[in-house]
Amino acid sequence: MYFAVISIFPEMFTAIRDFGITARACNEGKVTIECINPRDYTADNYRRIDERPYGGGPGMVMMAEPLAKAIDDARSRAQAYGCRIDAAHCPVVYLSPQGRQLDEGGVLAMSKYEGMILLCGRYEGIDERLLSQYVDTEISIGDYVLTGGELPAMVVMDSVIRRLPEVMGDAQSAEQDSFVDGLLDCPHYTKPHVFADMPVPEVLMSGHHANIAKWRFTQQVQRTKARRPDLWQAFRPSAEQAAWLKKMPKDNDA
Ligand SMILES: Nc1nonc1C(=O)NC1CCNCC1
Repeated sequence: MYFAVISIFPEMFTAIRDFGITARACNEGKVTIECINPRDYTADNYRRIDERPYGGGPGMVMMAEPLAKAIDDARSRAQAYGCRIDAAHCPVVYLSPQGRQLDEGGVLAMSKYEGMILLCGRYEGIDERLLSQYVDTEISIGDYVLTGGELPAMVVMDSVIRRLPEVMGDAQSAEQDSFVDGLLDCPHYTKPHVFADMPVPEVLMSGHHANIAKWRFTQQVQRTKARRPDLWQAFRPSAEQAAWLKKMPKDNDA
């Protein structure tokens, strides 16, 4: 999968290109992340990419022209990578609080793209004419305001790369799809067997995989009901999960 990020701070993206699962995916050629700096598409000596807002007011606004040229170049690069350059296969995505809130369903949908061009804003924002002409969709990582779109872009790339079948591996992604989507995660334990006088739950030491799966699902249900009743209301169990839910004590019923 191809990612182009348009940002005046390309150095920030070492955080996902150089560490962990995302770095391994890049090194194995499963993912490509290219950083494109709009300053490279300016004509003046100051490499200017922002100006005062028309109509007055605080702060600066990112100008349309350098971003338009950067997006055009990103599209050429995506095409050279093999992407079909349209909204259905390689959308231009603007990270902004005005966008659709990122969730697991959206991450799964984005993992089907051939590529994505991620536009990272700074300052007060980007000239509206660039957004209306070039942006296919806006995504928000939450209802709060950051200093830049780079961290949201990395959140999107990290979550999408993690969902790519060739990255997660079939077993893990199968587990991810059948038991985790829509519920909070279960507790996890590792060595030592006893920590602070607290032993690992016996069922996890039993080697009985069916009982372990049922225990983990029960934990997910309890946590989701307690912490995220909104997710619990939206949860649609599989046939197997519905059968397990029927056998759970009353306080665990749907
Ligand atoms: N929340 C957000 N989800 O995506 N982007 C977000 C964000 O706060 N962007 C900043 C908004 C102000 N200008 C600089 C970028």
